[in-house]
Amino acid sequence: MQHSLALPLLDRLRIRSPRRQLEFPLRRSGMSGSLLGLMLGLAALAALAVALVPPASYLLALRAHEAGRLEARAASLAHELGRRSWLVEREDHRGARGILRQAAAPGAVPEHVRLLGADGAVLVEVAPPEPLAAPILTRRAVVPDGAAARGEVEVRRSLRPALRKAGLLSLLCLLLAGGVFTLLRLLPMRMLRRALGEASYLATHDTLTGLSNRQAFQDRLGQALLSAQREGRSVAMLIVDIDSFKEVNDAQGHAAGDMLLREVARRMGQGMRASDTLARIGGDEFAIIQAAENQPQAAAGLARRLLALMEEPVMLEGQPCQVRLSIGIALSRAGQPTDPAQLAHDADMAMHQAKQARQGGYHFHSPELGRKLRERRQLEQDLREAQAQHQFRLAYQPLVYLGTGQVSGGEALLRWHRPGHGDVPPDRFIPVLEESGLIGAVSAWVLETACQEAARWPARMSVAVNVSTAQFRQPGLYEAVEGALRRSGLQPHRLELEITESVLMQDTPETLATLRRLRAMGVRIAMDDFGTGYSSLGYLRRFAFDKIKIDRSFVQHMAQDPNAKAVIRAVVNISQTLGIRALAEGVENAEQAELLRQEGCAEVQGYLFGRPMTPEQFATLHGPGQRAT
Ligand SMILES: Nc1nc2c(ncn2[C@@H]2O[C@@H]3COP(=O)(O)O[C@H]4[C@@H](O)[C@H](n5cnc6c(=O)[nH]c(N)nc65)O[C@@H]4COP(=O)(O)O[C@H]3[C@H]2O)c(=O)[nH]1
Repeated sequence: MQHSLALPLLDRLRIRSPRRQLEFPLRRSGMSGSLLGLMLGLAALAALAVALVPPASYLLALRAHEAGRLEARAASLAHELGRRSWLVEREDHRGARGILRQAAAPGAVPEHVRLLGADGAVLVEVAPPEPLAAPILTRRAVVPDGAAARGEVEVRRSLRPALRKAGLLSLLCLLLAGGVFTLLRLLPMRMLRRALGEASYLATHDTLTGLSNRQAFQDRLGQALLSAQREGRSVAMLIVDIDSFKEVNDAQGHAAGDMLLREVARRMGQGMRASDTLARIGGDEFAIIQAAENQPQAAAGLARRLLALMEEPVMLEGQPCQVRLSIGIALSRAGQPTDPAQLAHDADMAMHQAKQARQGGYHFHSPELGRKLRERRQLEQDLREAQAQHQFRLAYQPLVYLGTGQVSGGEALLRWHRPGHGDVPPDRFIPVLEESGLIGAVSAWVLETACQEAARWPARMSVAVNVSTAQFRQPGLYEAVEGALRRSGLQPHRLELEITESVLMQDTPETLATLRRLRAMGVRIAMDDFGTGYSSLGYLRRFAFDKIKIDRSFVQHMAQDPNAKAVIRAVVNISQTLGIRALAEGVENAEQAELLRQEGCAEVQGYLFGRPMTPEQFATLHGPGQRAT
């Protein structure tokens, strides 16, 4: 996946300062600490309740029960004595004692019973053989004698047996409380620990590949840089981007894309040493920290290992997919403080440089590279202004019938005069337009302008317009062509779209569908730079082209190189067999023109017949029968 340099890795990989690196674990442990404290408190409270509430309520209930029974007992004795009031009156203590003794049932709970006179003096006392053990419950009842009170009966009993039972219950409850506490503490602890473990895994890992994620990578990079600084070593940071991952994702779907990422991650893991850190930091971007001794050789070695590990194609749903990596490497200065954000930025710039080579590989960041990338950013900025300020122009180069010398049409070629720099070749700025996303707007302008211009040319002449891969990736190409034709009134067969092999290399159903719709509209499709790709011939089978443009490299060498001449002959033959027109590009001299004529090539283009020129100059070639010189 390509990223704009205007949005460097710095923004995607927000490197935090060492202080912030410490915050996360602290915050995490702080969070779990307070949660654990709360769980502990709740478990203790529940256990306390289980330990105390049942024995205390039992004790209270038992005491109330005992008090009721004692009251009833005192009242019954007082009633009996009242009924026989003469016993008290005659101070017949023996008789009263008999009543009190008789009342005490044998084998019943030991109790201490006293008859008190009206003055409170003890008249009769029946005490158990052993003194009652504390705590003692006492209840009194008045001995009735009509309206007057003759005295009181006092009954006392020990609460010790009830306490003993409550104690036993307490013991049981304590045991139970222990169980409750353990359960409440351990169970949530275990769940919490598991949840925290999972959360911490998710916070530090990429779930698709199982590698460290950006967050964890940031932390480790900061730590690695600090320890390398202490030890006087250098750290290498590598950023690895999978070329054409987007194409796989678009063409074969996300499941295939995921499979590719997992396989690339697995293979990369094989190239790592235990001390290296590999992380996935973005869609198709991986980053590595290598803390080896012998830099930069170690980093270069690692990059080469990674490239070698990708040589074997990855099988995606039965289809082999050749993976190419672009690797950027930046090194920290040994023993010196390094800003992690700067290192990441440098590695990112180097990765983009590797990507520009367009064949996979690795690239070290260097001050020279930094300068080049700054220049490139400036170029992109200037291109934005160029677009806003209408600085682009079109030049037209004549396409000529070799037999008659008549101009068959013109190829529209984009021109930009960069203020302060002069004319910039399209080969230099078109890739920047493509990478910055400006290509859509600029090529829409090219189409519009070329169609408007060609509509003023004689009806036998057509206009050729280049369409790049990036234009096919953006939606709306068909609509742009259709709109340009409608507004200009140019007939569709007079518009020829030149595409290169790279467009068909994408080979997505959408690309072919767009090409077919354009052709169905009547627009002609030409294959540009034929013969320079790997499988130009193969593409002739996939799509019915109207024209083949033989690359100028063959024309340039045909006079000296029999092979180049043989290729031209073969292509002309094939085109004649398939009923496709063939045009030879880059004809610069009469000898080349003559050789091409002998080979039967019908149409040519090149400096011999006319350089790219202004629309006004091109108009001078229009006259009927007008021949290019
Ligand atoms: N040495 C030599 N060169 C010759 C001769 N005859 C023509 N040329 C050059 O060959 C290029 C032909 O265009 P191309 O192959 O489509 O290659 C084009 C095309 O791929 C791209 N390009 C130009 N305009 C556009 C555009 O509007 N859109 C897109 N997408 N690409 C464009 O830029 C490339 C370069 O364009 P130019 O620099 O204008 O270069 C032009 C032209 O000036 C010759 O006899 N000798």
